Amino acid sequence: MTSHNTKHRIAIKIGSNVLSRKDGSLDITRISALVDQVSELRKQNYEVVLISSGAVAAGKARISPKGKLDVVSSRQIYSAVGQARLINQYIIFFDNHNIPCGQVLTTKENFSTRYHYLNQRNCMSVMLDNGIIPIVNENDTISVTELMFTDNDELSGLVATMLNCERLIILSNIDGIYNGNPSDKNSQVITEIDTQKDNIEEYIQSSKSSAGRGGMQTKYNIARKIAEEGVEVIIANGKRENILLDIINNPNTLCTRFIPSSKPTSTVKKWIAHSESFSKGEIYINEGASIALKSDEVTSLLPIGITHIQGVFEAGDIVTILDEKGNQIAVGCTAFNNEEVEQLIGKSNSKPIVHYDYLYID
Ligand SMILES: Nc1ncnc2c1ncn2[C@@H]1O[C@H](COP(=O)(O)OP(=O)(O)O)[C@@H](O)[C@H]1O
Ligand SMILES: N[C@@H](CCC(=O)OP(=O)(O)O)C(=O)O
Repeated sequence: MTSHNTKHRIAIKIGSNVLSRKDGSLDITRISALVDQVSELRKQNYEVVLISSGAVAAGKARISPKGKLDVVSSRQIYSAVGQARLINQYIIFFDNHNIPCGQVLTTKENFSTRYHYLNQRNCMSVMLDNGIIPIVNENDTISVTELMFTDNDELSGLVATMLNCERLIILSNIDGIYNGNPSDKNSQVITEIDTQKDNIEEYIQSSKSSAGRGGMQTKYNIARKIAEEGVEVIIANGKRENILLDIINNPNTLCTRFIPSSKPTSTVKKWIAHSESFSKGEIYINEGASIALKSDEVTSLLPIGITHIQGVFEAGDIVTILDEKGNQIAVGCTAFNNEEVEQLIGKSNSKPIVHYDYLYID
């Protein structure tokens, strides 16, 4: 049982398959049961942010478009119809517990600059501070292909680190990550993963559930990254009765748990860690600089270690840092624009191009 004095902030991501029945219809009973558990968690001093998929699935179950639609159009109309229906159910069930909840629809672009990121953080923090449960989903009606999140697992990781959650629970339709094909009776759930030691990549199958977008691969990638940023990640079966309360209160609950790193990561570094896709340029560095950045020492990127750069960027933009062979080793926020960096390449006694505080080593 958890202490009833300190507030514990947690993020819970609910996959499409948890919320839909076999015939594709919205599983109202499941939503109601999950809301009951969240309400109970609040009594146990948990602050909860929900990241809920299910808009497209809920829309598909409700409408049949006239004729054949392209992928983007169908996602748009299904999510427009489905998101409204989904949030409506959450409101009805949370109202029964007298808990206010609110809808946060977002896009990857809303995390692209530090300003946007802080704006998103403020929105969700102020909701939590006022006892309101944020129910977050990607805004599928306006997200276009190249600017989409891989899936809501990626979004949930971003939200969990951004809000300094101590735990991220990813609910899917499976008990955790299996050490083989989940349909093979010899496979078992891997109960604990230490990202410093264990690499379980070989067990991840490309298969995914009927309504899922990214499959287990994105869950694994995100869970690793988030655990390394100090957040405990749990992958569990959202279809199981009382799963949320069991995860919190019963250590023997079947699930996969990623052990969080004990090294603290600053909020700026967390933002940078998730901003790789917004990189405006590449900075190539020599072997010495590459060894220095990868070491355990606190090291900033100095111009003396830079061999060449690519791209047009401003001070404050995200840049990717690569070694001589072109392997990415870090992402950072540059202190100079590309023209200034060109002038500084190879010089000693200059200010860092990327300060350690703004550097995320892969
Ligand atoms: N090693 C594995 N262990 C468990 N599930 C796996 C594994 N490899 C692939 N999967 C697949 O990943 C699916 C869960 O991902 P996904 O379909 O995206 O779910 P969600 O909709 O909850 O995000 C499982 O139903 C399973 O088919
Ligand atoms: N934004 C989409 C969710 C897409 C997605 O990531 O789905 P899932 O893999 O089930 O978490 C929706 O609400 O339908």
